[in-house]
Amino acid sequence: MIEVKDLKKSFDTVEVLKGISTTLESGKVNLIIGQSGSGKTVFLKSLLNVYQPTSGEILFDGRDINKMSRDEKQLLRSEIGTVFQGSALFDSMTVEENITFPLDMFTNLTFREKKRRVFDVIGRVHLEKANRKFPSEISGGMQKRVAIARAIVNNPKYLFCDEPNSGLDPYTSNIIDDLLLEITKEYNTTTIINSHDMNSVMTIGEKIVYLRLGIKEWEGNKDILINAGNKNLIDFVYSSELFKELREYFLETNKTSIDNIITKPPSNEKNS
Ligand SMILES: Nc1ncnc2c1ncn2[C@@H]1O[C@H](COP(=O)(O)OP(=O)(O)OP(=O)(O)O)[C@@H](O)[C@H]1O
Repeated sequence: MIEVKDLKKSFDTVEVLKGISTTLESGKVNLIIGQSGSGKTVFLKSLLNVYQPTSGEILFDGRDINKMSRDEKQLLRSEIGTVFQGSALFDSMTVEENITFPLDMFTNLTFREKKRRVFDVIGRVHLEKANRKFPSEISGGMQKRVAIARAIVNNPKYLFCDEPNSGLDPYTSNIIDDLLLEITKEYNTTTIINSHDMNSVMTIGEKIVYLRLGIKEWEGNKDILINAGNKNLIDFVYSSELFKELREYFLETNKTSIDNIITKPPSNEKNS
């Protein structure tokens, strides 16, 4: 669990985050949503200590990041997995080597132990047949799964994903969403995802934090989103005609979640 208390971040005289308080829960997918420029990336980078907050507190399971010693910060870093936009894989390394990289960096595991862990997560993201390939030889969806495998290979407590679906088609995005949800449950991670993808919001948004102009305007989950009273949020989430109609359908039929009406693709279709 990550508790954020009155987090503020300014660059020079411009205040980008204007006092955000929220709790990002463990074993849940926590989505940070909001218009472009609302402060999502600055929020994520402040949690990751890439940016030093101007004020406020960030507690990782009770541990205040601003009061940590160097060693404690190093330990925290080893507990965090990240999936960045564009996957950020090493082009000259195979899938297996990419996934092994954090173990080489952060652990003293033996060769055999590393092989075992890498083998496990490769299976977990269904990439058994691609382990000797290079990133340029696999699809964007597969690259994203390599990035996820690399992020979870060190059993992180906290998993940060910045726009994990960017550049992916809707079908592959669904597979990535399902994978992130499954991993969150299996490993009980506190998963934080910056997202623009309204499909993700409605399918895996177990906790949703809506930012607007650096302020948290609303928080809740996908099931109460439909009845949210915040007009900015409703206009943002249901901005497309399709989603507007879907909302009307939800309201007319008293359904609260997309889970009730969507049939998922068979789970053996994992090759995207
Ligand atoms: N390093 C920086 N220095 C100065 N201003 C910054 C910096 N990083 C972000 N900003 C400003 O902070 C505001 C919020 O930016 P941020 O990147 O967090 O938005 P976002 O919600 O992630 O947008 P998007 O969805 O387009 O990625 C913007 O006005 C941006 O110009």
